[in-house]
Amino acid sequence: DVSHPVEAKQIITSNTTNPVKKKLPNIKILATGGTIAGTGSTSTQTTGYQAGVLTPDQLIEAVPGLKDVANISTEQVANIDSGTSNTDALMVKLAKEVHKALDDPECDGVVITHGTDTMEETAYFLNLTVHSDKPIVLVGAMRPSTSLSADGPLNLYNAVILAGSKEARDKGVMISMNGKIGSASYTFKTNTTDVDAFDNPELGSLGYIQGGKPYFYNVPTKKHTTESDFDIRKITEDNLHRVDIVYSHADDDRVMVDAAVAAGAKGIIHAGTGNGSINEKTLPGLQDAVKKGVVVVRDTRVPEGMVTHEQTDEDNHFVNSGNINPQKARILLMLVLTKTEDPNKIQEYFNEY
Ligand SMILES: NC(=O)C[C@H](N)C(=O)O
Repeated sequence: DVSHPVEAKQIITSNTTNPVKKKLPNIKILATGGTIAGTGSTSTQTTGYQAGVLTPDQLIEAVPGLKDVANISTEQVANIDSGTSNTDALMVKLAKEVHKALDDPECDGVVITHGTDTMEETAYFLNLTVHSDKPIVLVGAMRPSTSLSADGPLNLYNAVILAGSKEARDKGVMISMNGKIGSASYTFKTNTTDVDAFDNPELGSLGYIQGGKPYFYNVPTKKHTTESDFDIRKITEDNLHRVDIVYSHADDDRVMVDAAVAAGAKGIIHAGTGNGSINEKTLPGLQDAVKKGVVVVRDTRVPEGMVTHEQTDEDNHFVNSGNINPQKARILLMLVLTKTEDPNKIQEYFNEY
């Protein structure tokens, strides 16, 4: 067009640099701290560094290309080391923030940056209380941001891609670490320091993220998010009762159980040996706890396999945990106790989640 040479040039330029302009997903990053936001004093310091230092904007700046895959908005919900400072109150606050973010019709998914130490607990809490089929992804790092080969930037890039993908819808809350997509129902921390620190060795992952694309191979079969009986809009931190975990060992006795009851626990998760075995010296403590109205869940300290139902559970009014580990069982029991104290009904929840 001779009469509009400048306009014509602009159209051609924009078409060449951006041939097919794709609509980018809108992703909200809720930052809570952890090693992904941590800093050390040298590039070789990979332990003893400070977690929860960087702001969300600093996290994003470290990821080249992130702005090309999503429109990002951020919010700092906390900036803590999740191993030393995570609380049930913070999980409640975070779940309400996630719900608020996803209620916005413009928001396509949420990424939560989180310390890895208690990531599986926060993930499971969100999985059971946030009602949305939009992707909710937790991500962290095993090396601080200042470290050689820091894993945070690529983990964050993958998490944003996952949260913005259609395939990730209605998969429940996910943990995205080291190129793997884990379900909050199954995944737990399996290594203290390796970058490959999250897995469920027996049940596996939902899939992988490779070359900026998610690939799903499994779906979670346990109840989560949209079909959950628990709803963060109806839960406050004051609704949650104290639930303690008591870890068993050879020559165990009832001292720790009695301590939990004395501390006011409404529930005890017994991390027993093997298939949820209880030491004969501990058993009377747990039976007395039940008589005082405490709910006892028979779980295991063994990372794989499930704790199966036994006739003695009915006689003792104990609940068997199924496949979830003690730290996830604590979250589930806290939520279930907002609904019922009847061990038979509680057993049904433990069978479903
Ligand atoms: N890798 C990590 O994020 C560990 C850290 N202590 C945390 O959970 O906050």
